[in-house]
Amino acid sequence: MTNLITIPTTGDKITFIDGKLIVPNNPIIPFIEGDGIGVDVTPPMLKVVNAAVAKAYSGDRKIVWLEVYAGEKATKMYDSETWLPDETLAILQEYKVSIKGPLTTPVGGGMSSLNVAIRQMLDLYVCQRPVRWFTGVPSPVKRPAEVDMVIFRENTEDIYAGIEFKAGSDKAKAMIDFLINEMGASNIRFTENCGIGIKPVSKEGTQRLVRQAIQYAIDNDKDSVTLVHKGNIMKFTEGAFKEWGYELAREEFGASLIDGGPWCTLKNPNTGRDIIIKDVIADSMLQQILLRPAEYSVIATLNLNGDYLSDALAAQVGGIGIAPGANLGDEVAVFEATHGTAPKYAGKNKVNPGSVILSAEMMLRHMGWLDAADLLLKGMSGAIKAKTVTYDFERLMDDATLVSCSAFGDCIIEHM
Ligand SMILES: NC(=O)C1=CN([C@@H]2O[C@H](COP(=O)(O)OP(=O)(O)OC[C@H]3O[C@@H](n4cnc5c(N)ncnc54)[C@H](OP(=O)(O)O)[C@@H]3O)[C@@H](O)[C@H]2O)C=CC1
Ligand SMILES: O=C(O)CCC(=O)C(=O)O
Ligand SMILES: [Mg+2]
Repeated sequence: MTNLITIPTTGDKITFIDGKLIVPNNPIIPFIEGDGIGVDVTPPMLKVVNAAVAKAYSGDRKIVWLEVYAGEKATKMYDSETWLPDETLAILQEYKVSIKGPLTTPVGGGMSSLNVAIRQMLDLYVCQRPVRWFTGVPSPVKRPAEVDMVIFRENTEDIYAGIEFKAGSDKAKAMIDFLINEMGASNIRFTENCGIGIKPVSKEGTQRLVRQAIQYAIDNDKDSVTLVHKGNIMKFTEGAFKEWGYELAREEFGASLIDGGPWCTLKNPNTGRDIIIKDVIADSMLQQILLRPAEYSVIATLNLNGDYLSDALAAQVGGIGIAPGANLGDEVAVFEATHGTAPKYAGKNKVNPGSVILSAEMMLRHMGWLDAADLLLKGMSGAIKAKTVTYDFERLMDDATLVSCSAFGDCIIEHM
């Protein structure tokens, strides 16, 4: 395949040595602009991050950005079939920390989603999505400040893995024959025109995710980790997720049962405070987050539940226009907005760039550049308090000033 990516002649690689991320003062950080509103939100993100870094470190530190291609832009640059070039994946792997805009999934292509493909190919098994309220953000609920949760969504398995067979295809027919004749399945309601989806959920995949969630609760002094699942119906996938999660809490973190279990508790080794490990069934969780959000802190869940929960929770604190996220593996991290490509707004300089900007804030924190991350947050809070906001907030706020996507980025910089 053609190589179209130009590696900068300045800057140094971020490396991972002896379990630690080593970040030079001039790190090369790859970014994918993204499809749809990617052209709108990514340039302000780069500008805001550069401004925060310049202000925090007075020129001693500077990011050297490296554009890499995926999605529609890749099909224009390489060829119409190339949505995810090999060199893009290789660079995301090699440079350790990167950030991306939203990507469209090719219709009828060989993969269920480019985003899912990136997560699977780089084994970014944690999708971490913090949800908190910024003072002044319009919300549909009465007490948005009570929402302060961090979702740990398993990012490589579940029905999201993309193992599906189209109704009527030879493969679907073969699967149905196999299920009926070899596996004794008697509950496929209509066998003729029936699509099949497979939901892999493993002990290893579950426990590495739950391990990160509990470790996060320890490191950040959180008081609970909630396993969210639909184990009453899907016993050997979602139910097993719950069991394996509890087992890990007991066996690796020394949690002890509360009143005979299955809830259990462990002492935070850093603070001595209790961390409760509990579980909630997924449908019930969707009402709990609305009615009793203060009772939840860290959430560990499967891929599809996490997808639903993260958009629902984002809505409670102002919408997916400001909901950030990170895809994390053991060495590699790719930060990305929670929202998609919002095609109807593409190129209109209208949408909220807050989601990818707050994803960049997570990235700066991941790199240990805390002063720059704090400045970025200060700028975001300041712009919102001043009521200079994009259409999504302006339509719900009294006396707000409507600004464009790029102008909101500039407002953040003014308030740093
Ligand atoms: N990680 C990724 O790259 C993701 C990619 N996708 C892909 O994106 C495409 C479109 O998906 P769709 O379901 O429409 O979801 P989107 O998230 O793209 O958009 C849904 C709605 O959310 C609101 N919204 C989204 N982004 C913003 C923003 N930055 N600022 C303000 N409001 C925003 C808009 O609401 P309103 O109309 O009320 O203004 C928009 O119409 C699909 O191909 C999907 O697969 C989806 C999710 C994640
Ligand atoms: O990859 C996609 O198209 C959708 C992914 C998604 O909705 C998410 O990760 O939240
Ligand atoms: Mg989603």
